[in-house]
Amino acid sequence: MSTTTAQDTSTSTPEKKKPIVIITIGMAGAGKSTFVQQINSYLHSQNPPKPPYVLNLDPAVANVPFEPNIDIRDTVNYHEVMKQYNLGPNGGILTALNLFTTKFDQVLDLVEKRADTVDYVILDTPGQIEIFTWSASGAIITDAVASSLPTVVAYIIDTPRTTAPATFMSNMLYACSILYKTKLPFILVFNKTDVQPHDFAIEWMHDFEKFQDALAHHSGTTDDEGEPTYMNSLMNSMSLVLDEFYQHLTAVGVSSVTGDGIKEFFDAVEASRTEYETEYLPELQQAKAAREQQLQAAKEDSMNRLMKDLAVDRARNPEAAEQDRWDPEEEGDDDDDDEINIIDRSEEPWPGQYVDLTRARRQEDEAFAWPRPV
Ligand SMILES: Nc1nc2c(ncn2[C@@H]2O[C@H](COP(=O)(O)OP(=O)(O)OP(=O)(O)O)[C@@H](O)[C@H]2O)c(=O)[nH]1
Repeated sequence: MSTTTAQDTSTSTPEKKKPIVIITIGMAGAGKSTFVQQINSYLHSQNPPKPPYVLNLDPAVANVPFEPNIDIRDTVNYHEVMKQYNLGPNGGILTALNLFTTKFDQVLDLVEKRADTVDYVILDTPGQIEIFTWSASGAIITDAVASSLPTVVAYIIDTPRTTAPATFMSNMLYACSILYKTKLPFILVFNKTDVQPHDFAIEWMHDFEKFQDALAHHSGTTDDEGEPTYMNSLMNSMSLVLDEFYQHLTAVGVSSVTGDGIKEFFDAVEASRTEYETEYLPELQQAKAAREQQLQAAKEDSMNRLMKDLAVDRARNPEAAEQDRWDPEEEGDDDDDDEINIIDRSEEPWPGQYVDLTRARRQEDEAFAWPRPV
């Protein structure tokens, strides 16, 4: 018989779960920023409110419809980067992200300090998807967060623009490549369902024949003689490959404008936590242990060779070896590790002050600091 009383359960405080990191990616214009704003406001409207910790990683965005806690634009001036390195817009964004990545350990420290008070950490990524998904910086940032906190990738899809079978297929192949690159729990977020419901996409994902049917009836899939075109045959075979891929992911439909489906999105995020813990984490730990073993072996090998060289040097020149002593007085004070230049805006004054998002970029006015919500 259980002896647990109501009082017992009320006094025992369950251990706080680690916050879950949501990395939002998507093609330009898919609605990432609007989606981040919507999930941000959904979390604020919960009872009790669950304000997330938001990071903006897009250095080129003029205005964001939410207030990030950490903003890449506070650290790197994208226009200056373009000027100084003589780069175009995409090179500028990539270089700005690379520069920011060199300070990402500080970002992680700030995020980890908040781990006890927040349930969600949200990352909004640059508009040009490949800058994040196919760059070294994107991989470093993703690996860094995923190795310290449960992480899920939310792939935002512009549903009205993906109703053609060929576009749908391309989008799914892109999602597939990101899934296999990051190996993280993955949620397909069919956005803008207020304009175009996403039922067709779910049907195509679950019923291979329905997709082939749509393919056969879509214009451009047969040639003048009514024979399937090369593209059509290719897509048919691809859809067979994708069948396996669909089983590894969750799909939800949302409208970032009306807020429809946002609750279902968070249900999917919660389910991803288990997937992260049971699938991703053990693999990560195995890879980490193997890397550490390799590193240790390499270190030992270098050390052995160094000691051998030193012994030879000392034997050849015993006088110089005698004078070769470390003098702490000579040490320069060039350690700049303490320099903190990542700004956590959560600490700022003027809580609740109205923010005019239409005003000039803050880089033009260095003294301007954004007010924070309560
Ligand atoms: N109808 C409708 N429009 C949406 C929705 N989500 C975003 N939009 C619109 O889609 C356009 C692009 O949205 P953004 O949030 O700027 O998209 P983004 O992916 O951040 O774009 P980038 O700035 O290129 O990264 C805007 O005009 C939004 O108002 C939605 O759920 N429904």
